[in-house]
Amino acid sequence: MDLKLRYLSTRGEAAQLAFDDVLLAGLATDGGLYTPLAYPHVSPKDIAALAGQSYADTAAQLIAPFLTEEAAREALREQTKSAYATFRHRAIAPLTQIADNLFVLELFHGPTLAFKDLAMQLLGRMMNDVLEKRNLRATIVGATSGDTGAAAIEAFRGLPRVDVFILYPHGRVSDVQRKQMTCVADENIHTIALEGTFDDAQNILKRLFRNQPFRERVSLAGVNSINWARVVAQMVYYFTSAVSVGAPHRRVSFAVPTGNFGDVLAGYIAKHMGLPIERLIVATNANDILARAIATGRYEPRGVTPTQSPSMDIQVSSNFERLLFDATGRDHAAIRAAFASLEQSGAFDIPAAALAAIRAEFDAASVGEAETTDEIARTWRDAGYVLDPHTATGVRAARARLAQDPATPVVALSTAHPAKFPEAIERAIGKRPLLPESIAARLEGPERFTILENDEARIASFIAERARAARA
Ligand SMILES: Cc1ncc(COP(=O)(O)O)c(C=O)c1O
Ligand SMILES: N[C@@H](CCOP(=O)(O)O)C(=O)O
Repeated sequence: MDLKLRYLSTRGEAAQLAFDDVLLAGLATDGGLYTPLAYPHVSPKDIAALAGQSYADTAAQLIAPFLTEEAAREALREQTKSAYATFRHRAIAPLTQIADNLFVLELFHGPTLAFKDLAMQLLGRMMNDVLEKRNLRATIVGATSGDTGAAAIEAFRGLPRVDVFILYPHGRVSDVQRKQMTCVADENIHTIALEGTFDDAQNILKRLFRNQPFRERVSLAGVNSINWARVVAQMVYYFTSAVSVGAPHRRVSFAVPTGNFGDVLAGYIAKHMGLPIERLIVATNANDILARAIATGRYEPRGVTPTQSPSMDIQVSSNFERLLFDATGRDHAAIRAAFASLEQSGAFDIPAAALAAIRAEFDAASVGEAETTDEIARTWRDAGYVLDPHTATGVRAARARLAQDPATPVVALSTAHPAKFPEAIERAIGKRPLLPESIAARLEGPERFTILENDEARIASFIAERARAARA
């Protein structure tokens, strides 16, 4: 076996693992997030050579250096080919220009109409192949504010080696998002409407990972962006879109609608692999913890406010831990101290040098409800283009960046199809966008879900019972 890149936990108290083990592990046993020992480098010549390649080939080429075992690298080209064959657009992630130097990167042409498909379709294939190779089963538990859950269900439904339990905040996702998760007949899919917020769901998920007996009993695995494979697969579209607007010969900025910080972290990884990114712009909605943290240096969650961009109604942004790890010079003790403080006193202060390092690469903006509606209306009026409300926060932040630096192109990530949020669109432009027919037809069956209270023990026993029954 040819062992290459390995992974360490941000908290430094868990074993270092190979990629395939990270794929199945989810959260590290010390509560930290796995991250590679180093980021592979891509030269300007190799970046230039990506022009004209298919998305699947580009993904295989860029992801391969992150894999540890030669056999996994060999399987990758087939996995990317099959994953991206499920998309409705030949380009997979096409770019549309909506103003001078302002581009929208459409990441919603996959089977569930959100950017999550770009990573989840591949992750599903990679995970299934490892489970088959090792003759194992897994219980996947995921927390969702609307889109990860649908993408995970689509990627794993019907697979005999996995049971999937998705926790979503009851009453806090759009009707389309809910039906994508609940109108599913496959018996290996279990959808739980949690009486709480996304943060409550993610908190329970992380506690389940830290419950070693439970973790072992059900063979717990995770497909949220705590799983490194999610982040690395999301890195690919930063390269494809930057090349389309002139990289490596031209620098590019990205505006990213942000909640759990996985997507913008993928941009940061692309930059550290060698992609010439000028600025990474974090766009939040009214749930502005990231904008506040970057402006003030204090990371302090507040209560979640429901907005028209519900997938970003998040206050505890999981992947910020990976950024902080790098920004502190990979100081495990600093990370442990920060997250102990968050648990005990509900906040932490970002060390000054780390804050300076973050500010050197990231801008952040919080975009309120009225501005979001105004941006959807403006882009429709000026460019005849319909933005979903999450994307609108990114486009608004991108316009602010262009006002300061009109010469550097900005790519705004379009993270969801507007038809997932028809009420918000109708409010802004007076008409409802239509779902693609093949998707609308799948939302008509009976809904299957269980409402559970926000209680870790109750959720754990529900999952353990159902997982046991599935294995009997
Ligand atoms: C449509 C949409 N936009 C933006 C985000 C935020 O992405 P991230 O959590 O990776 O920051 C999400 C949720 O992840 C989402 O579903
Ligand atoms: N917005 C997400 C929240 C979970 O994010 P993830 O990237 O960590 O899976 C969602 O739609 O569920």
